[in-house]
Amino acid sequence: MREVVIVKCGGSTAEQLTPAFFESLKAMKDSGLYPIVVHGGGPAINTMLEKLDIQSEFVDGLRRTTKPVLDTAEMILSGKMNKYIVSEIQKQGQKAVGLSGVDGELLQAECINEEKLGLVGEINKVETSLLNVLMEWGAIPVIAPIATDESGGRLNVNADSAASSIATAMNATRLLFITDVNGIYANNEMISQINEEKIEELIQSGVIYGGMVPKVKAALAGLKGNIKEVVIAGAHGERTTSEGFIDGTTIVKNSWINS
Ligand SMILES: Nc1ncnc2c1ncn2[C@@H]1O[C@H](COP(=O)(O)OP(=O)(O)O)[C@@H](O)[C@H]1O
Ligand SMILES: CC(=O)N[C@@H](CCC(=O)OP(=O)(O)O)C(=O)O
Repeated sequence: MREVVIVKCGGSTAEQLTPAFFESLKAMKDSGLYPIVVHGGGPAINTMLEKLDIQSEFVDGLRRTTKPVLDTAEMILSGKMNKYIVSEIQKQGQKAVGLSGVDGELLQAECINEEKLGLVGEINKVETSLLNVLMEWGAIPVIAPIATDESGGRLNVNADSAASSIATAMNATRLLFITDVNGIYANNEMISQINEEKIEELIQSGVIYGGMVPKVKAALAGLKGNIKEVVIAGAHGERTTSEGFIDGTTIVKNSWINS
């Protein structure tokens, strides 16, 4: 059975992705796994929106997306971020193909709530055969989270939720969120393992806030699929296994631990 690993790379880490991160993708491939990279680009989108003097705001962790905001997000995600990651992987001597959810209708989505969020989508179908073709060719697919809707329009999708939808559709066994912190922290200490109940408690008490909220929600959604393990880790995690996995906070199903 082919083991697919989804590696979501946060926009917060984009400027700081080290050779170690790209080596970890190579290590995954060398050990027979099939990594797929899904990336964000939130901070770079913010910078470009400011430069262009386009207003945007976040509602429940999602960017309210008008048409000019969508055009800017697509320019940064499908252009700058996607090609940066593809070229860095290629520098490692690996094959990589970058695409957004628009290409080959890879990510199909429906608008969540146009009045509240504008052009923001939730994925309802992934064209998995396209990813299979690329992986058969030996490439690491690198995916930007812009999706297409049923009338061929484009929608902005949160990258954490895109990663989780792709993980479920591809029957992935592992989902890894690489971000700018080494894991989930509480009382200045990193939590090594956490379940849904404890996550809810930490959201309620405000210990988990901001961009970490959609991330843990996407992680929990991922656990409902075939996935054995969801990990939130830093690009500079303290320990990387021979298979290329970086240490961080492991999110487990409620029944797996007693807390
Ligand atoms: N309990 C927590 N532990 C660690 N980070 C947290 C926590 N709660 C909120 N955060 C914030 O979440 C951020 C990561 O989310 P985000 O900025 O959206 O990253 P990305 O761009 O990688 O998706 C961290 O930089 C931190 O500020
Ligand atoms: C709808 C929505 O919020 N889309 C995100 C897509 C990029 C993203 O998710 O990037 P990070 O992983 O860096 O957060 C946005 O426009 O910022």
